[in-house]
Amino acid sequence: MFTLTVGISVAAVATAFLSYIISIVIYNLYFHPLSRFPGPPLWAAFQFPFLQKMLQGRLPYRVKELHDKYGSIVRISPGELSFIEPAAWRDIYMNKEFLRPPQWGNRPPGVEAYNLISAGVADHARFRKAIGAAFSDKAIRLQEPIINQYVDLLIEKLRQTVEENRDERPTVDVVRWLNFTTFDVISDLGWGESFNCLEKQGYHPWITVILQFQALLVAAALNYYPLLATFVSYITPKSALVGLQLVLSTSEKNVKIRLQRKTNRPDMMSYILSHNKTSPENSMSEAEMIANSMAIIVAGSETLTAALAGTINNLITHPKEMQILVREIRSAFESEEKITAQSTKPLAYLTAALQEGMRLCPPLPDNMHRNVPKGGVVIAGHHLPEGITVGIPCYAMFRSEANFTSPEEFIPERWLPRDELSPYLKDRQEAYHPFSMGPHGCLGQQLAWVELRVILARLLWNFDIEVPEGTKPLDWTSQNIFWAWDKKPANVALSLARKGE
Ligand code: HEM
Repeated sequence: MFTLTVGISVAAVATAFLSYIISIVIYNLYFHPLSRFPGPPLWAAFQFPFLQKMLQGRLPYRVKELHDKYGSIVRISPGELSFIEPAAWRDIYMNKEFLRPPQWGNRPPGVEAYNLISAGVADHARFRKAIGAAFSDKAIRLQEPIINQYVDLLIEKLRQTVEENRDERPTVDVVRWLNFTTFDVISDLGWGESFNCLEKQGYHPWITVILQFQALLVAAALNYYPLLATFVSYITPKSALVGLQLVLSTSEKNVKIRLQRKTNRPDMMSYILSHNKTSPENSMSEAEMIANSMAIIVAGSETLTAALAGTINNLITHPKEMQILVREIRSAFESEEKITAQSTKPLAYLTAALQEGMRLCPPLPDNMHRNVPKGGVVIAGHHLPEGITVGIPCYAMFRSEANFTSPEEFIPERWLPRDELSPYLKDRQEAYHPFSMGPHGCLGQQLAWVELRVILARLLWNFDIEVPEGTKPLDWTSQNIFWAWDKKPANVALSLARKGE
């Protein structure tokens, strides 16, 4: 009798659960406000196919395939649309009311203060005001000697490596060397305290932890199931958070040391402190400085490494384009000292090669998720209700045949001035915003361009860079994407630049 009652109860619970799932599926497929948009039915019915691809590091690739199949607007989960229609850039990212969905704007455990990424509208505007001056043209001019100090060191160390191995052309992993450089620059500009990776030729533990973007995605995936997220946070042992603790304590220590130091160095802290003095009503607290400096150091390092490594990886497999670029750089200057932020700006092919590198290897390739604000909006001509998630995936947007001619090929020429005979006249350049735009657009864009141009120009001034003999270059798209590229080593053969080229 008892067994029968238990059996009936289990069957009743199972039936209720099944009916609940079926009703959700029917709602999502036929009655949801997004049901009129195309996309794979399984993705429209459930969240898990999206999360599964995301956790496998293959989401941006799959989203591109879905755009190829379904068109410029695709429903990639029950509540989310992905756009590769250029008009969507302005409609989504120029509106300050569009915030990141809560799943993506979370603060790590133990962090109370918000940063630029997680803040609401008012705090975000306050942070941009407090930090903005540190990224102005004037500030960047003052910061150039600090940047140069690390580019000098990069070149010196690479020269040493080449000279010590004169007989066999040494192979170096450019990802590693570029990471050393970009992290050294931004830690010095951010905290006044460099990680000294170039000097030590190794990563600081802070970097090793922070580059584990896969963990960030696991946290975001859990956030789609709040009950599960609470359960996991409850059972997570303290030992699993040791790395995070190290990151937080190092960041706190560095900010505190910098705050005690009396200096006029044009680093970011100087600008924030001067803002705090002149606008005490909008000032930034110490906890906010720590949270924001961490965000800036991550945002301003591995993005640059991706852009530079992606461009170099394409150049070594395109000897003609490499030769044009090398000629442009080596004929433009009398000496290496003349290679500066200002003097590299007019080098059209240098800028074009970097743009094309970032088109094929956008440093942030994934969907940049935003929630539609109160009252709903029109995006690319479609009226959408509040609360749904929308976003543009740079990887799919920049490699779409609808937006670019021969989208899978590396063609810097498409970014040079075009006449009416240009085969790239039909490129929709308005589709291309690797730094995004609007209130949450990249704060470090000017600084990024200085580092991109100066580092690439000085590398090619000093070295011939080629595919190592008997090896295949890195297949860039074999890499997983966990929000950013999960970069594999990108090995190149280095030799001192041959004169006359
Ligand atoms: C090639 C290099 C870079 C690329 C392609 C890039 C791209 C981007 C993109 C696409 C966003 C918007 C992300 C989103 O909305 O989810 C962003 C935001 C941001 N970037 Fe960059 N970035 C680069 C370098 C830098 C550098 C050098 C810095 C600073 C030193 C920096 C600081 C930031 C910050 C602070 C944000 C957040 C802005 C906000 O939410 O208000 N980035 N970047």
